[in-house]
Amino acid sequence: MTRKIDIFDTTLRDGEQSPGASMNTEEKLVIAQELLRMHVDVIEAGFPISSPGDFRSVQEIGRMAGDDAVVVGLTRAVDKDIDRAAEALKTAKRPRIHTGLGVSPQHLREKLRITEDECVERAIHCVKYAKQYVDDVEFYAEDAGRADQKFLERVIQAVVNAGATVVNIPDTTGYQMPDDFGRRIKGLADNVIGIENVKISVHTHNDLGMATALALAGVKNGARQVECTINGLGERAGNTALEEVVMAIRMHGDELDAHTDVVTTELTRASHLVSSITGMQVQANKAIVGANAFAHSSGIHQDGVLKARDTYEIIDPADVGAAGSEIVLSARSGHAALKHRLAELGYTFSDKEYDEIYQRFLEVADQKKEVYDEDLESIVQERQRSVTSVYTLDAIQVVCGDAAVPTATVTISDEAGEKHVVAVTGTGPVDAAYKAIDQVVSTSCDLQEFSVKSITRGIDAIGEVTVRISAEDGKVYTGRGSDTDIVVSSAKAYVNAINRMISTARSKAGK
Ligand SMILES: CC(=O)SCCNC(=O)CCNC(=O)[C@H](O)C(C)(C)COP(=O)(O)OP(=O)(O)OC[C@H]1O[C@@H](n2cnc3c(N)ncnc32)[C@H](O)[C@@H]1OP(=O)(O)O
Ligand SMILES: CC(C)C(=O)C(=O)O
Repeated sequence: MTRKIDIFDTTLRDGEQSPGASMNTEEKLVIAQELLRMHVDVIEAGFPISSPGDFRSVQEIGRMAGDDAVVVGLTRAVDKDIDRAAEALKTAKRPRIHTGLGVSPQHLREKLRITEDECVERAIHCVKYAKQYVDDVEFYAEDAGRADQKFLERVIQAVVNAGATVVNIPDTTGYQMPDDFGRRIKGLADNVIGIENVKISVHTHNDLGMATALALAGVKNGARQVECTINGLGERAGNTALEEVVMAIRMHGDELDAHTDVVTTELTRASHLVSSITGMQVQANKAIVGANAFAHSSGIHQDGVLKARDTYEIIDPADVGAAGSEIVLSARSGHAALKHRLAELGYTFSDKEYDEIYQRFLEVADQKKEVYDEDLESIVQERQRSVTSVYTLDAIQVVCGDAAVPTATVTISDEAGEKHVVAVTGTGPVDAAYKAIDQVVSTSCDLQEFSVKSITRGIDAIGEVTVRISAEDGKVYTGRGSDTDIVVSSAKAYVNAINRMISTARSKAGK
């Protein structure tokens, strides 16, 4: 059996230190619930002395976690901070006080303005002081990554002797190289007497983009706890991303002699939750949880993945709770991907027809970043017959606002060239527009989905609306419209979907 590595989540403490990511107690509780569902071992819930809100967060998460996780309050090596953390954790079933101070020359000289001897004295004092309140005391040696190794070993020996249960070795400034950091951890494991009875923890930052590599180097060299955050949130460039470290340990567990108890199928959900609560977007190419983590858009990769997923994917998307591998059609796609997508849409063709469709597809793809299903549908329909729009939206005018009854006036031409002008009220401008269009068209459908996204930047962005409607036979049709005015985009998308529905019905009926 490999070593169990405790996952110490600090999204609610260090993660929240990301500029712009602050959370209130209620939001922290929602995230804490997800962390419990994910079976993290330790939740750092906040810094109780920093504000009444953070005090309450630590208190309530401590209550909520029960026996399911250790709950931690952070402090400086200052008595009043420790008193406040102890107070916040009074009702927690598994409380831990996390206390400590800087140990690098920069922190001693510039920030704390104390000598090495004073630092050791304060380290011993803060651990002993916290031990009056709780058995489980974690000591952090802030900026250990830039500390003198001999001095670091002296401090850690002192706090182990003073009763610390966990010793946290942070690379606070993300300065280290993984091999050096690994040697640092090994040095402590080899030289500090009694450290085998204490857990070594690593807490690494991403200033050089190496936070996860540093954490894993720590694990390889004896650390039994990793401090990390969902989506890698944290001070400056962030902390080790929980999802990365958990999946790397899962993938290389034998080599690292390590495993975690994290329920990996919760990783994507946790990422989305944290992103939506903090407003911090996850970059599309973020490992494990980014929107592109399992997306393939170039022909050679698509062909490989379609033959066997593991040609280009080392993780099964289902293992991290992601929707699945995605084939994104673009001008770099080849025949295999196009054929696959058309088959998924229910189309099969002869090789010659595929070749012709592929040439048309490339023309369209060169004009667009991504070729969507509805573009494919339109390419195919173009071939099958000349698609004439049954209805054309000539104009739309709306009246709306909080002092007006939302009203839309639409002008629509039918295929005979007759113009229809209809004005209808609704609950909002889009509802009114759709009701007006419904009055003109000679068919009925249900609106299933409506979404709008900005496809360019700035206040003059083009808004692209996608709608999905279902016909009476249950078949679903997609329509798309774009304009700088999203009411106009909405009406265009709806008319586009209706035209597709009618055209398909006619072609089925052989008209
Ligand atoms: C690496 C990390 O992520 S550490 C965690 C960072 N988190 C936070 O800072 C939490 C939010 N902070 C706060 O709410 C406030 O800064 C408080 C309540 C902690 C302190 O507030 P203030 O008393 O107003 O102090 P202020 O923030 O101005 O300065 C920090 C003081 O703590 C000292 N200090 C910093 N770290 C430590 C430490 N670990 N142990 C002891 N003293 C420390 C500094 O030297 C400075 O002391 P000085 O005023 O004597 O120079
Ligand atoms: C408080 C400590 C653990 C910290 O956040 C750091 O050193 O980065």
